Amino acid sequence: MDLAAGQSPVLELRGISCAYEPNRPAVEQITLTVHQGEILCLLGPSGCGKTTILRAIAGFERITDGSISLSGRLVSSRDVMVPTEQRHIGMVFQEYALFPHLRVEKNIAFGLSHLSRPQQKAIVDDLLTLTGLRGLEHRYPHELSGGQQQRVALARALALRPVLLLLDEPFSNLDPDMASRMRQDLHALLRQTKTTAILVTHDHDEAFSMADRVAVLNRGRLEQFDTPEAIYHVPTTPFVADFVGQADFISGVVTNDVVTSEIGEFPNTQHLATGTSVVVMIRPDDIHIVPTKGADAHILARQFKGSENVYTIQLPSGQIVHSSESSLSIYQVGTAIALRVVATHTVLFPQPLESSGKKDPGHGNAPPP
Ligand SMILES: Nc1ncnc2c1ncn2[C@@H]1O[C@H](COP(=O)(O)OP(=O)(O)OP(=O)(O)O)[C@@H](O)[C@H]1O
Repeated sequence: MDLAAGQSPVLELRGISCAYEPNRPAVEQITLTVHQGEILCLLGPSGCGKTTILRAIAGFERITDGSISLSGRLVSSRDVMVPTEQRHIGMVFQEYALFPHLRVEKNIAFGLSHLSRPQQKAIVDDLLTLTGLRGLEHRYPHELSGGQQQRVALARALALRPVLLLLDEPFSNLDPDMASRMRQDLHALLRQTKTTAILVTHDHDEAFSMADRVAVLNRGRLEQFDTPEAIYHVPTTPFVADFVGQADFISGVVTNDVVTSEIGEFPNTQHLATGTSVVVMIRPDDIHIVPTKGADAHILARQFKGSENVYTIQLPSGQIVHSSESSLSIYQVGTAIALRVVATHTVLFPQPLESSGKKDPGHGNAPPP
């Protein structure tokens, strides 16, 4: 679905920077747009600047450079700072920040005092149904589960019909099952209400399942801004490749317009000159194993993950790669194997690989320098 076609953006960030201390920017030169009805995820490791960007959009944080426009109106620049209450933004945080002394229906109606009682009731009724809270309207927050409290926080934010809804790690206080259900429900609710939303998360699965587009951040900078599929299959930096899923990096060299590596040949997608040293990024789902007597590669370990087995494989050079097989494909550690590489996209990076600031040092597998 091309949500952007023919529409001006609801939100436009142009080269924004923010600093909490002089000359130490927390985020730098961020440019991105969000269109009507679109769900954007800001994804990145702790401290990369996700919350700072959200706070700048909400008008809690000044920007030191660039501009922020909402529905075509300039709301932040070095000289302009439109107050939060004039931005018509809804917010849902990790802590649901409900009013403990107010029942569910009053919490939802909290910002609606400018409307008549019947108008308030109509909106609250609608939202109770939409968020699945019907029957709980007379309870106090402490009489609700975490998931139900989060729904009240959502309903309260949506009651004001914000032009943009900001969600800061909204599922982080929920257990995994509840978080997964809430993700699906939230996605359906945002679509149903045609709400434009920005969701902050450090969980790539969450970003992929929720977002139309994902902005991957690293150390205050935007590394890639694209669809979830492009971010996963065609990452533009080693950091993104490694942060959004398991990735192995295999040395190769361009010869006769193909990249030759220890696990086979790949297209020279970047048209690099013969002799250029590169690194090929491979995902476990690109590699399949075929037990083969006398083969040089062998299985070092198997990790059962329920729906798949992830095998750690050692190549003759000592390089480690990973292969994802079905949950029923079980091979013993030590089995000699041949590799079948079926990469739908070839992703090449310059050699040597730049430092990727990995989230987990044991996670990927960079080649030796
Ligand atoms: N009030 C503050 N004063 C000084 N530095 C701050 C302040 N808030 C955040 N920072 C710094 O700004 C940078 C970005 O922080 P931010 O909270 O935006 O990151 P984040 O990606 O949201 O992290 P997390 O996922 O841990 O919430 C970090 O280096 C952080 O230490």
